[in-house]
Amino acid sequence: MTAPRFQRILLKLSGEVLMGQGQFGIDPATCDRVAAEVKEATETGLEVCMVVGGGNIFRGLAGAAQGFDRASADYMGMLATVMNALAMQNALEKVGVQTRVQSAIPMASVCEPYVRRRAERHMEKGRVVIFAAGTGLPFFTTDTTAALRAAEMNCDALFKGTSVDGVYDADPKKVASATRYDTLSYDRVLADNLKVMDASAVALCRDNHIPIVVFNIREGGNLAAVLRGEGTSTIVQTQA
Ligand SMILES: Nc1ncnc2c1ncn2[C@@H]1O[C@H](COP(=O)(O)OP(=O)(O)OP(=O)(O)O)[C@@H](O)[C@H]1O
Ligand SMILES: O=c1ccn([C@@H]2O[C@H](COP(=O)(O)O)[C@@H](O)[C@H]2O)c(=O)[nH]1
Repeated sequence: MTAPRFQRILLKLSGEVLMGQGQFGIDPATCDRVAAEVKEATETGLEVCMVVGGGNIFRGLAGAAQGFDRASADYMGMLATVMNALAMQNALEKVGVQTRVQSAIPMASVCEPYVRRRAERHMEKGRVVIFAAGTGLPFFTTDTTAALRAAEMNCDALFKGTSVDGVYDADPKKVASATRYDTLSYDRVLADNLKVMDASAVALCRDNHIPIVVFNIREGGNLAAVLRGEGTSTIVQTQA
């Protein structure tokens, strides 16, 4: 892989992607494949931290729709992200990548608590830090967590690895004729209510000048390609 365009990135990994071909839960082969791609990226000298979603296990909104109290359901969703973080930690360490999981909900016997300065030190030492349990607060999402941690860790970009290859003018899973953007502004995403990422995450990135790169991480080799500025993706940034 050639030299990276960025020094430090935050990779947001959709929980849904970790299901692989399944309908629920964690597919170890998918974790291994993503881990190999993250390893390849770190070998270029790129510093990587990660936020993992929980949609493959539990989403608070879906739980609330089934009758759970919303805040309790959101805590369940946050705990789901801890499982995914541990799965990715395991996969990364199997291929020799040093990692630390830091949880926004302290759970001392499972992983470190989130401490920004400590996370910073881990990254300086070349470790991949995986931020678990979202923000630790209900009514938020892991997209917002990703934007928040990207700002806190002074990341050059937020890479959203998901199951679509960019931002479309409508949800491509619902509208077959939807058209993908190569680039667009934060304000356009917000004004057109494009749902690939929630509005608070987009606004946080806009206010902190963090470009968002949305790409399909289900496709092998795509992380390396988008890091090189190739492959298919959408870049959300301030437009000239
Ligand atoms: N305008 C749009 N452009 C692209 N994707 C869109 C758009 N509107 C809605 N989506 C949907 O957004 C989803 C991307 O979010 P993703 O599945 O990564 O969810 P998440 O909440 O970030 O992660 P998780 O899977 O952990 O819940 C895609 O599945 C896609 O169908
Ligand atoms: O800060 C946060 C982050 C997440 N949640 C809950 O976790 C699930 C899973 O996260 P996704 O972003 O949907 O993958 C989410 O649905 C929320 O219920 C949270 O409450 N606070």
